[in-house]
Amino acid sequence: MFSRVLLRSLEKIFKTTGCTKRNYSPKISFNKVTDSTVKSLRDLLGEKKVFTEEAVREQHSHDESYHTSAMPDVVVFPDSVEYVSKVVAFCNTNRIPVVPYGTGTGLEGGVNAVQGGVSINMKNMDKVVEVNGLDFDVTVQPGITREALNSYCRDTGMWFPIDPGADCSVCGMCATSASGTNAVKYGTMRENVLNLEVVLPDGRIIHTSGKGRRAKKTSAGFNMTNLFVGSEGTLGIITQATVKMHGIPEKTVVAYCHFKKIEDAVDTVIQIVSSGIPVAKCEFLDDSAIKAFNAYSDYHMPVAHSLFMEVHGPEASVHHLFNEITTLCISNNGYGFTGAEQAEDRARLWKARHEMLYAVNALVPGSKSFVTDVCVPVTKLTEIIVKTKQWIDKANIIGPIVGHVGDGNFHVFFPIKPGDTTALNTVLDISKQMVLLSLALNGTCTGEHGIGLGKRKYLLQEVGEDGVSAMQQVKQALDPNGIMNPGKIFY
Ligand SMILES: Cc1cc2c(cc1C)N(C[C@H](O)[C@H](O)[C@H](O)COP(=O)(O)OP(=O)(O)OC[C@H]1O[C@@H](n3cnc4c(N)ncnc43)[C@H](O)[C@@H]1O)c1[nH]c(=O)[nH]c(=O)c1N2
Ligand SMILES: CCCCCCC(=O)C(=O)O
Ligand SMILES: [Mn+2]
Repeated sequence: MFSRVLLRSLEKIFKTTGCTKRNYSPKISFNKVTDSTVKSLRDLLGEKKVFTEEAVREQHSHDESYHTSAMPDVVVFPDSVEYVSKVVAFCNTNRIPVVPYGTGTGLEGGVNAVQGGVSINMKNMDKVVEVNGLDFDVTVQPGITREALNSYCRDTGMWFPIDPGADCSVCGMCATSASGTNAVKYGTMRENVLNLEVVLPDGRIIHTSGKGRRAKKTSAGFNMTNLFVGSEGTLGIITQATVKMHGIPEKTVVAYCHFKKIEDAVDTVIQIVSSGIPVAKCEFLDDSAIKAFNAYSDYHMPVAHSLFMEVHGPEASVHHLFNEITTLCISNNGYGFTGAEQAEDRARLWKARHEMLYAVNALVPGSKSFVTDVCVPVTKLTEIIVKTKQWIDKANIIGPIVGHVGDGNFHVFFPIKPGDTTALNTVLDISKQMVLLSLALNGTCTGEHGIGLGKRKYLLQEVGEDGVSAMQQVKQALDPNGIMNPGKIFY
């Protein structure tokens, strides 16, 4: 049923655009990178910022996902926006693909240079440009990582809470609209970016909210900032970001609790969120995830579906929230409710949560995990998680379920041995079922990892034919030569 609707929509698009079935974007042909291209880049940037060595290209050919690597022809390391602008303008004139590279921790093949070209690594632009403590905002260069930003700001009493686990670049996070564990209270990158400096494909440098502006709200024209948040390097290169900061909470308490029935655990989340309890983190780990977690991180939790939660705020309110959460967990048959206030205990728990990937991979030595990412309205969460668990059990494969359930967002980690195509096909099938169910429940095919390469096939179904063609018109207007990260988001 779904696939027939999808096919009909695709056929319509092919008819109106004259594109092929495999590629519903007009086919763009790029020029090859030659010795003379490399020489020109060296003339622009200097000898030491341009690399063609295989080891460097290989490192820039993939992210942390399962997608097949694809090497750029050359990798450059600019150290100023002017250099970025010169390189991009040069590539535009010469019809050469440009692939922005942050720290390569993405999970949908965003940095893989599927058409070759120039990979632009932002790591040499990693400074804090401005700190406005009283306004709770900072302006940073693209390559600074979120942990480096937090270390820099520690003494200001502010922190940047968006936490995807990996220590990725702040502008890579803008580009993927990253989120993670704290989004349920602090929002995702979409809610936390005030202004971006962007190098457009023709080399122009724009400030999406106007140069230097950092007002908390604006009604001045289109929201260009959020056009670039989540654009995955397909519209331009983000060379500076002004982001919101938050006060370091006076008090932080974590709690975890276990459930025999998966429905009880997820229903508790729905009740916590719908009763307006402002949890800062609300993570679900199913029994299989807890098994991996215990083995890898030396915890001894009951092997049961579990919630890990955190509350932030002034002392009195934190204790009040903690009591409310305890009551809800217990009323849904939760057991083993445990709280922790000490910074070391909290850090140990969240470190172990963030290491789930490695914990799951350790279950199947030599494996690499395929990770899914869907997000539904919170009230639909029980239905989709229960169904997902049934699909995993029926397929008789290992697939721990882990999620930022306070937002309705969850993942399955499937450890797969290289070359095990049977397992990969089973996993691809479950992943597809999850996406289709998520869409049917008015959710999305990706809550936080982006479209990249792996979710392109679902975009049409998610936003519709006119939605995709409007996105493509924006792309065409800003990047008429299609040089920016070709092959991502759209086919
Ligand atoms: C162990 C682990 C755990 C997680 C995650 C990864 C890993 C390895 N992630 C995914 C990842 O950390 C996230 O997508 C980051 O935002 C990627 O940032 P990088 O700097 O690594 O971008 P990376 O270099 O991987 O690039 C990602 C995309 O952004 C583009 N890009 C990068 N820098 C750009 C710039 N300056 N301008 C324009 N485009 C640019 C690239 O072209 C690419 O398309 C995640 N994510 C999440 O949201 N929630 C989570 O819970 C997790 N958890
Ligand atoms: C390479 C797989 C990394 C998995 C991280 C998934 C994730 O988003 C999480 O919350 O954990
Ligand atoms: Mn996640």
